[in-house]
Amino acid sequence: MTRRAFLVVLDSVGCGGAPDAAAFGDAGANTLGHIVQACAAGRAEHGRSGPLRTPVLDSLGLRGAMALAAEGTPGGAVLRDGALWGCAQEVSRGKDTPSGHWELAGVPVPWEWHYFPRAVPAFDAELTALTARLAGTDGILGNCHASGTEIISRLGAEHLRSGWPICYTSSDSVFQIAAHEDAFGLDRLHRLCAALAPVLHDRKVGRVIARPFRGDVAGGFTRTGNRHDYAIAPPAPTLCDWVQRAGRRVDAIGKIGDIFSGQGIDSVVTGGDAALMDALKAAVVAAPDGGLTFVNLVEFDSLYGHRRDVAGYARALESADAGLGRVADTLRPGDLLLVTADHGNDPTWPGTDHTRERVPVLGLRPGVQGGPLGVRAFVDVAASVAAHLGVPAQGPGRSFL
Ligand SMILES: O=P(O)(O)O[C@H]1O[C@H](CO)[C@@H](O)[C@H]1O
Ligand SMILES: [Mn+2]
Ligand SMILES: [Mn+2]
Repeated sequence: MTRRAFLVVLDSVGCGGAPDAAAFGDAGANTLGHIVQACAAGRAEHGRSGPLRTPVLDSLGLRGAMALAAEGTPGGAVLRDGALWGCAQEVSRGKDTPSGHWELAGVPVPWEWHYFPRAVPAFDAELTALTARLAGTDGILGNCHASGTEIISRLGAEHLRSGWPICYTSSDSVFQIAAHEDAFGLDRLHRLCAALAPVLHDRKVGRVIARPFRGDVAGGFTRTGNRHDYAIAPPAPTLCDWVQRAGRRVDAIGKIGDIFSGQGIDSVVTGGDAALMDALKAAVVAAPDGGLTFVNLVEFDSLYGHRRDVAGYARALESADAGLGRVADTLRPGDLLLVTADHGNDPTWPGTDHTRERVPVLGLRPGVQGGPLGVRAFVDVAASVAAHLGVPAQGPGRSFL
């Protein structure tokens, strides 16, 4: 029998209940729980209507996972044969994408990330001067915590006038640079970020992110798809390396390549979530025996969670659910599908940042007995994928299979 694994991270689709949420100012945050409530109360009607409809995720045990994570009431969905459901909680100190993914891939983050203070200026004089020098400008704009869409509408005009890059951060360990693709130059922005990355990585800043945008004062400014993350490399070999070193293929779909700095990855497909879901459907048909397909769908987070758009988030969940239905129906005996998340981003929560939450862990193995997984560690996801594929696991995880 062939053995393949499909690991799908729904970026930011948390389910509340993290025991350490209060330490992050997130006690009570619950991305899925609050979206379900808002839909049921008719508060998420924009472009959709009624209760949140996720029949496929429900058939994998989503409602049970939500109840387990945040002590809610389990829904009455009929589970598919072979469904595995539970939730997981993170130990890394960051509620960011790299921390979540590395830990899901078996490697908790051993260091404290550097975060920039919620002050103006957010960046010290040395970093500010270095950025301006590398950009070839007399200064930088922003220098604060901000939401990326808000800051380009606020400072886009000044950026076009002065040519200075717009630098900002968030509650994540990130240094983000927004610049106009034509006026500043896309290549120049990417080179600037690449030059700054090693300096910031030395300071344990997780990512330098290029945030190109286009547009003008009259029509407004919009970010383009040419975002690029310059991420610090994981501190130890991850699931991707374990699988690759065992001579197997690791195919990345979405941001996975960036998140793991390309380590342990054989191929990368990027694009919007709809295209990525198509790539996943194609992978379920074509992935080789023994291989891992590792997927990140980011739009829940980037388009809806950070923008606090509840209806948009609900629509994205409903559309991913439909795609996952095709995937689940196409799986073959010997396949493992795992669907999980890297952190929360509750669209009903104050602010625009991620939220510390437990995440659902939903699995499907056609033809194999399923059941509840309980509350697991993030690292158990990696251990389980490794066990399924029959490759040696490293690190602290325990397989739940
Ligand atoms: O508001 P935007 O620019 O989307 O930034 C968000 O995206 C960053 C990286 O994914 C996060 O740290 C968050 O701040
Ligand atoms: Mn994320
Ligand atoms: Mn995010």
